[in-house]
Amino acid sequence: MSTRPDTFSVYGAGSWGTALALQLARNGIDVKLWGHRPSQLEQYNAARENTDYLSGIPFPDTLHCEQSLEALVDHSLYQLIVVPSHGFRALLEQLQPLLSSQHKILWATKGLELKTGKLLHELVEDILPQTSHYGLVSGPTFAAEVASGLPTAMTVAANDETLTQTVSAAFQSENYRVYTSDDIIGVELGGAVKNVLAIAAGITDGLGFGANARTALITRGLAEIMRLGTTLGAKAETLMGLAGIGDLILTCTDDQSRNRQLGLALGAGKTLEQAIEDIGQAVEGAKTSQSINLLAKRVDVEMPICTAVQQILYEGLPPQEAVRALISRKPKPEF
Ligand SMILES: NC(=O)c1ccc[n+]([C@@H]2O[C@H](COP(=O)([O-])OP(=O)(O)OC[C@H]3O[C@@H](n4cnc5c(N)ncnc54)[C@H](O)[C@@H]3O)[C@@H](O)[C@H]2O)c1
Ligand SMILES: O=P(O)(O)OC[C@H](O)CO
Repeated sequence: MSTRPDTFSVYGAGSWGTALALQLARNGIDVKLWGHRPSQLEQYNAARENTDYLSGIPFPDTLHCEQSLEALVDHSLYQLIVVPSHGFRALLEQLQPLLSSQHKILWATKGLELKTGKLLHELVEDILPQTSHYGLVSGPTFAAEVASGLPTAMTVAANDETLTQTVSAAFQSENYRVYTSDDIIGVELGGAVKNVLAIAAGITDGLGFGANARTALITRGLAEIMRLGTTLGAKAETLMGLAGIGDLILTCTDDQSRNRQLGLALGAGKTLEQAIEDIGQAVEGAKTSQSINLLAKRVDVEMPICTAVQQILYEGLPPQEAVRALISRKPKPEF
């Protein structure tokens, strides 16, 4: 069994960055948490809790917010990025001159780069050439449940077995089980595509289409994840695991999911802008519906549900028509 690291630096003081920081700090790790709004960090340090995203859950003595990037880089060799995907590149670019070849880069962000459809490990490789050890954590993990200490399992995948084991040991606790993997692409794609499918599931439920439609959508959504994943070199078993079907079921079926909430609001007739404003938190699937279709086109993979979500969100396709169009596609073998 690997030893736990003594320190960790976490970037992104929203709900997930804070929940992961809490989990690490409860394991006795000395954690510094960075956010892009200094006034919020001061407030969280003073209140000893994240009053915006996880109010009522106290910070252990080993967790402190810190606004200097230099301080976070100096604090630990373990650098965990949990900002929304739209801020991922910019943060890496800020960190690039500060990081050494000894730092390990980890992320828990789910998504792709919007303009290019690049996977996040491709951004890490492009922007941080000095970094040779990297990986990510993902799985069916709502922040509020993790922060409350409810039983949870997730996957860590890295390009280096020692790093995978060390990160696993950092998070593992009596309530938190961590599985390891070497399939970075599979873990990344599972977490990114399920957000788009959760929007679709919310839409059909918002329209009142019932359990049959929701289940068909989850199952055919999984077929889309498998087609894209295996084309890009992911392992099928990863996509059938926690970071694939596990996270897909969680977000398509539970109303804690912000992506599902967006779909429900759209199905009930709200506009995209209205719905996103009401949710007030990261809704990654909205942008990922664009980047995933870009990527799917590039590698010639058919993803009709993800395409329909993009058309509903950005091209004015009425949700009812999208569902009708999906159902009336030419019959074909299931596999
Ligand atoms: N919340 C969850 O349960 C959960 C679980 C697993 C993965 N994730 C993933 O974690 C990532 C972060 O989501 P979250 O749930 O913490 O979102 P959130 O909305 O709770 O918080 C986002 C935080 O990022 C900050 N932010 C916004 N733009 C930024 C930028 N350009 N640079 C730096 N910071 C910025 C916001 O101020 C806020 O503090 C997403 O990719 C999400 O899919 C979330
Ligand atoms: O609230 P969502 O839809 O962003 O989902 C949160 C996590 O990704 C669930 O694993």
